[in-house]
Amino acid sequence: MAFVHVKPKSQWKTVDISASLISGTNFNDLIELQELSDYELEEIDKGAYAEESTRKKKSKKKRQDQDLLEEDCDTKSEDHQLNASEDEEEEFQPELKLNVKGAENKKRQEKDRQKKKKRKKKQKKGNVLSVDSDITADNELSVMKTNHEESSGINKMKDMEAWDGLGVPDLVLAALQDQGFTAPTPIQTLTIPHAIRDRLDIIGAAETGSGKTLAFGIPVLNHIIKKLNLTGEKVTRDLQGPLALILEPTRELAIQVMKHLNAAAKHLQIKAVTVIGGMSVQKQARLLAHRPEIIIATPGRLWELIEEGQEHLQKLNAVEQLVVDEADRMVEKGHFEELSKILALVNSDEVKRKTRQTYIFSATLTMEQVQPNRQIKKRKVEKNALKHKLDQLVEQMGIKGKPKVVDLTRKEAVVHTLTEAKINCQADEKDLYLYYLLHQYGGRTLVFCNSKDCIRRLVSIFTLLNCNPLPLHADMHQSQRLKNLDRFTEKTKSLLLASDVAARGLDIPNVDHVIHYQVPRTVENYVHRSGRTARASKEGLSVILVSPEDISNFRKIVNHIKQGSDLPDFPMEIDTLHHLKSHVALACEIDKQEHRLMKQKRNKNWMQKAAEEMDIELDRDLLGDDEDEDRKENQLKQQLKRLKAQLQVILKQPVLPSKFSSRYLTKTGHLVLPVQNTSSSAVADLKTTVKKRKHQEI
Ligand SMILES: Nc1ncnc2c1ncn2[C@@H]1O[C@H](COP(=O)(O)OP(=O)(O)OP(=O)(O)O)[C@@H](O)[C@H]1O
Repeated sequence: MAFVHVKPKSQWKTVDISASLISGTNFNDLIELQELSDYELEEIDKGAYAEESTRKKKSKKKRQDQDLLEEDCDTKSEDHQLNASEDEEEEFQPELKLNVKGAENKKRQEKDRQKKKKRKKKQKKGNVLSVDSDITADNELSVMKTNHEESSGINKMKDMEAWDGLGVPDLVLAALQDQGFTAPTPIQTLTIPHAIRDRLDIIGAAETGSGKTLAFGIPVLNHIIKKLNLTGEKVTRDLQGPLALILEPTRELAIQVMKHLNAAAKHLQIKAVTVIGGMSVQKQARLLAHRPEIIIATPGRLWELIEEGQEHLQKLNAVEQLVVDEADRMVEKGHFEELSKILALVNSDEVKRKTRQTYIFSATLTMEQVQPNRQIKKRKVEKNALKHKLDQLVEQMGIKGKPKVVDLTRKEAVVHTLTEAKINCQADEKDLYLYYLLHQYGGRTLVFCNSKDCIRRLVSIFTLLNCNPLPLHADMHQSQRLKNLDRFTEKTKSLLLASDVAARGLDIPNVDHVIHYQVPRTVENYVHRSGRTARASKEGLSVILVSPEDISNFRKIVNHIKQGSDLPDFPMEIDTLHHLKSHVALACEIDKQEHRLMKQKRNKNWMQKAAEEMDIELDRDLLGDDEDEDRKENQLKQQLKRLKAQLQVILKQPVLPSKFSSRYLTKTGHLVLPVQNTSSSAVADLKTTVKKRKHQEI
């Protein structure tokens, strides 16, 4: 039999075919027809064909093996493999090539199914730590090695040398490598070996975004790994309660810490459960029934479930790893009472307490406490109450002997990649300045307010200004809080209006700007709020809006953080600011009227409801003439509609820089509008201005 090879002498060309030609046929999946009009048929000898065929089979097999090794292979590489096999088939195609989508899809689906099956099989083999595992230290090592070789390639761990000597277990190291964490952060370097090797209690303070979660997370995971392996037989943890308890001040933070730990424990079977308010108690009780090794909790809900007698939580005194994160916040009002009770329960077994390892962490742990103005007088009475509470906490946590204290906080308290600035303005100008910043600079902006009312007002105004604000405060339903956080994270240009519930610990990727719409009440809050940007060595900007009423609080912050030297003024384009004034003024007017309308409605409804409940008839004068009222309400609604339409028209008009003249027409007679410089960054603008100002001073 002769073997021929089609050697193209021209390009494959698409053939135009009428839809009617293929309608009613089985060519539903046909997407294109191509022809090759000029080609040569080359005869090839059987031996060479057989050789070629074997080579291809081998390479296909090799690729399949490769698929097996690449557990988490990404779509890109899958695409590449699919393309490769297409090329292969192309060589032996006849003159007409049909690109049949359905066949391709089927092929892809079949391949995916095979891959999934193989991956599942491999995962079963690869999970070295399971609740019922009988793995000894020796065979764990060998399984780990295989696992490592298979999943990451034998040489890949070489990039992780910076972690050498810290005692991080290999399976955790592999997970860190997957996340691209090739080197430990300073707080991790200085705490992990003392926790793992020396089994010391740790008190750690380091700037925001410096990786404190893994500084305690890795030793906690290490302890659990060792504990399970050392047992070497079916683990009887059912009777012992959780192995680790991590206490967090906010629900979001607890969820985030769980995500971080899950990512670090992705090659292990360690169960972590969050016990937090705002979520279903029943669901949490169900999860606790699975007896997780790690519990990450906010004190309120944890205490509630303890009091309800939840079985797994009755063994809290057997906890072997105890973490109080954001410790200085935990000792504040609202948490301390429940925290004290929880700690008393945890420490109720003196023998277990002695072998327990304890971690206390925060970015502002060692910061001298500065009280807000109204508390200064009180401070004389309860002198340094917070410091006292912190000492009390250290005592209550049952810290034994000498803990390892690592304090990496800078004198400035904020991270060095953070650029700070201020805007001096009147209280009623803050909306305008905030709008200016949002208008001029894209990116992800997190705005902090001191009260929920302030957030509600800003949500209304900035929705009218098409800024799509997302609120986040303690009065919101928990699921909505989490949804808004997700939405804020999903988009590259987004706006979150938050209370201090979002100030601590939240690790939202790439927040470009933090704006303090209201000056925070404490220096610590300023540090934590600002710390939501400029995380993990990235740059970030914090701008604080200061009105005359804020001056004294602002001074306190600056004196503490900048040792008296002032923050630079954020540079503004006055013409642009002037132009934006009308937008904000109109939005504020609409908001005011909407608010009035709503209040009227609420009052009326309330009076009617109260009258119904008391079974009395209300005087018409009290409710106002119904017809007259309705007419006024309709008028107001119409007016609001008009104002909103007017605002939308204004918002569509371009904001032109001062030097722009509409007299310059292009050849086509159309006015060319200058392109707004969206690429300029707020940090860059500020740095340039500061440099210029310094130059002028010289
Ligand atoms: N070794 C590392 N290499 C690279 N990135 C890391 C490393 N360790 C942690 N990170 C990342 O750095 C970011 C900040 O870490 P983390 O949230 O633990 O900071 P933090 O110090 O607890 O901050 P805060 O005081 O605000 O709570 C996270 O996105 C985390 O995944």
